[in-house]
Amino acid sequence: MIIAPSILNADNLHLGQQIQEAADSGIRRFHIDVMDGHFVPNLSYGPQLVSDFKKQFPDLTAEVHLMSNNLPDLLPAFVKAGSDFIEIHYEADYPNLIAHWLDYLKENGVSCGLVLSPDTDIKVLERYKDKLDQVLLMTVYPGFGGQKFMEEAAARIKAARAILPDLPIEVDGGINAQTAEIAKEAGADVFVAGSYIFGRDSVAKQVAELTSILEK
Ligand SMILES: O=C(CO)[C@H](O)[C@H](O)COP(=O)(O)O
Ligand SMILES: [Fe+2]
Repeated sequence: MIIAPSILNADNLHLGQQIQEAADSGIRRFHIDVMDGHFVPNLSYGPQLVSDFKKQFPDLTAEVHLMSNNLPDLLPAFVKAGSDFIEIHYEADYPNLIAHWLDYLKENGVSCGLVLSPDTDIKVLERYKDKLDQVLLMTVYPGFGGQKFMEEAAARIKAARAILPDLPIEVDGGINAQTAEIAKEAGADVFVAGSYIFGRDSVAKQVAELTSILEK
């Protein structure tokens, strides 16, 4: 079980301190939500944040969740910035180019993931299963932190697990102590949590709480 906190809801002016606090509590992977103001109606980080992250925390994993259609420009930039994982949306490009971009990431030594938004048919995973290091199932509509976990997510996780018995399945959106347990039971093993980790008083306390639930 892996917890990958999303820094989207962290305090931007104290980001390094908050990442350090989570790392001191055992976190090794951070989820960086890249939003382009077009594929989703919100704007967030660019490649500079990833290179700053890797410079300050070379031993921690930078996982980029790329919410953009502009793969030709942004993928090389995020590869160059030192991303360890890059996850692209199935919905973000013409389907016949997805395989090409997954291969491009592999050739450049970056682990790759395919992201499925809530309305996308889980069966599309059949086509890409041999190319993927991980799958990311959105449990909210992409664009904003702090949304509610969608009830139908459990059935989608089970369907993905049936197609991908051995691949890490990550869930993203509305993960908290209760919903993490639902997602885990359904077959998820990587958990993105944003507002639950960074939106409350103590990062250490939130990490400890989620860790103990997932270790049960
Ligand atoms: O991809 C995302 C939104 O598009 C975020 O990773 C996600 O929403 C995390 O935030 P929270 O845990 O607060 O829901
Ligand atoms: Fe995300």
